Amino acid sequence: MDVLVVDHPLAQTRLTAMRRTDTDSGVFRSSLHELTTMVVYEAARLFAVEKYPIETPVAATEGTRLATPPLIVPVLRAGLGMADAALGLLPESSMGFVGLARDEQTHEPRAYMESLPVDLANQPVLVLDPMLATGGSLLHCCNLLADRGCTDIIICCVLAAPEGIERLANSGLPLRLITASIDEGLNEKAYIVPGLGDAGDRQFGGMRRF
Ligand SMILES: O=P(O)(O)OC[C@H]1O[C@H](OP(=O)(O)OP(=O)(O)O)[C@H](O)[C@@H]1O
Ligand SMILES: O=c1cc[nH]c(=O)[nH]1
Ligand SMILES: [Mg+2]
Repeated sequence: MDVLVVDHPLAQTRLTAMRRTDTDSGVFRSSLHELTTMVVYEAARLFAVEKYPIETPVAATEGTRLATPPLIVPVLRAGLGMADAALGLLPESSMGFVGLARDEQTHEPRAYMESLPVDLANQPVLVLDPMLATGGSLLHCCNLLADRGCTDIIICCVLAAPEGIERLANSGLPLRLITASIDEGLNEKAYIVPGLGDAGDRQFGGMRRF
């Protein structure tokens, strides 16, 4: 699996704001929004483009457009905070949704929502989730996409743990990963270390949905 780390200084300053305990939820959300713009900008290098004829006020020439704009799929809740920035860069894209909540004991994802096109053959997909920890959640999401025929999945994260990267790489799925950092690993509660805590709670508060 190809893995790209976005190590641009401006990406790293936003990531630093997100990591800090004393960052409030408003700054956390705006930092995630800005960082997502940078991560998706880098991810977009992987998109196929095509040329087409255009007219400038001076001459006929060739323009460039995305061959097939990707379907954007945020993984709820935390991926919601990346959705607006991604759609801002890709206004011609459509959006699907997958809702997953990790069980605090088993660390396995529990699915509570799935809103995706039936057929994803010939449709690139851009998956958004700030956190790749054990990899269980993103693996579940990407299996849903592959079951619909998707053969081109690009995942945009903020933090990735080596354990999660290995799990995705060993899945045999057609995945590529863009992240702002590969952290040290997971603690006993399967949180990323040094990490940033719970990306959903830090954006939206600690109240669970259930
Ligand atoms: O790689 P994993 O071990 O599966 O962990 C990562 C998942 O955990 C977080 O979601 P969470 O389950 O906390 O739901 P939330 O976004 O609603 O907070 C995060 O947004 C990922 O989806
Ligand atoms: O560190 C982690 C791991 C899973 N989910 C999060 O939100 N943070
Ligand atoms: Mg959470």
